[in-house]
Amino acid sequence: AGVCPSSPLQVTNRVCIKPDFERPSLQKPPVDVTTLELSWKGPEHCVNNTCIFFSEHVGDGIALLTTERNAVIASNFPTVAKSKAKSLQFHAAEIPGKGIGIVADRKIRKGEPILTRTPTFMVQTASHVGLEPGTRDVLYDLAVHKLPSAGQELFMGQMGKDIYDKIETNCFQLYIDGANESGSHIGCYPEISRFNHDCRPNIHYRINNMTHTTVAARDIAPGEELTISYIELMLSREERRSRLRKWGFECSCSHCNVSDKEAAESDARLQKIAELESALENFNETVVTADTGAQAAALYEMERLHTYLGAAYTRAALNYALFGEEEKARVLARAAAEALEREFGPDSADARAMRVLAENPRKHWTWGKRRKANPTKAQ
Ligand SMILES: C[S@@+](CC[C@H](N)C(=O)[O-])C[C@H]1O[C@@H](n2cnc3c(N)ncnc32)[C@H](O)[C@@H]1O
Repeated sequence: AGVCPSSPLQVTNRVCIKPDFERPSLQKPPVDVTTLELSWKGPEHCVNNTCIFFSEHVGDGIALLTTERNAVIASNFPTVAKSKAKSLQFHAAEIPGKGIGIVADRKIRKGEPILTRTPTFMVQTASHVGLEPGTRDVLYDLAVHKLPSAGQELFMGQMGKDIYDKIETNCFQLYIDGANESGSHIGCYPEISRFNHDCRPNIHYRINNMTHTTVAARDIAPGEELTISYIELMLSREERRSRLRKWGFECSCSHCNVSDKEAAESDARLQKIAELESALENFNETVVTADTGAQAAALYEMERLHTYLGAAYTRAALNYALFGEEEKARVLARAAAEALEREFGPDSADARAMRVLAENPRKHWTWGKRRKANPTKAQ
């Protein structure tokens, strides 16, 4: 039980698609459209309400297996241009213990965009999970053959023994219709599929509408591997290993390969972060001082959890504001805004909120609230 289909151990109907944890839905409500965009074709080969829709003019070509309503929404999303190999700052290479991965050709600076891609293949989650396997595999084969040859080659080049397995091993959960469950899909981005997992990743990813964007979370040296995380990272080494085994592999990232002593120290730091954050949330908690949020943020930095710094700096900035520490609130709010922009993009509402705080902490709704509640901790 609980073992993903990609695992050699057991086949279940549990979907194991990145990420394996809840992310806030970033999707805007669906655009008000009623017809398939002109360059798209379909519906074809319908089974119940699930049909194939496709277009040669989106990215390297795109094939969808979904309902007509979802296809209409997806076909009207903004798309990105085809791959421009020359502008890439990395190459694919064999990584010991991980198969193929992505390696930087030059120094990549924190915040630099890496890739922006539309999916080559997308299937409604309900169909992926619910269709009878024989029917599903026939539809998958027909859908992939709707792709132009470059798209087919990219898709079939992904790791996995058949199309179903490739989807399970490589693809991402995304929502194209707000929080509506019928809008849940699995999107495959064959170039992104080469990003291996690391428990201390250096790349952020986000999916807006159906566009997948990767951004450097920190400076990356030439020759360094570019990595994302497939799982929640506030977990002990044992818990992380156990989750990744459900993906069918033993994690060989450098953070999992540290000595037992170092792993115990890292686990203890995560535990300490959890304690500090729980105290920050509780207004009756008297151990909290103005610096508690910043202490937690420093532990995130020590842990090299660069992809989590946006939220950590936000908590630290808000806590300084709550204690009426103007300059520190400003500095942390600026750091939070920059980190959140890297994570969620320049239009991020969270980043905007931090810029407002940085502008004038004294006018922020949090100003001095905790100092008043707990005056002895205000100094
Ligand atoms: C999305 S693919 C990544 C690209 C893949 N390495 C390839 O050759 O195409 C995911 C698979 O890569 C391997 N992998 C990714 N991260 C790994 C890690 N940290 N340790 C070991 N294997 C890893 C596993 O086999 C996993 O199922």
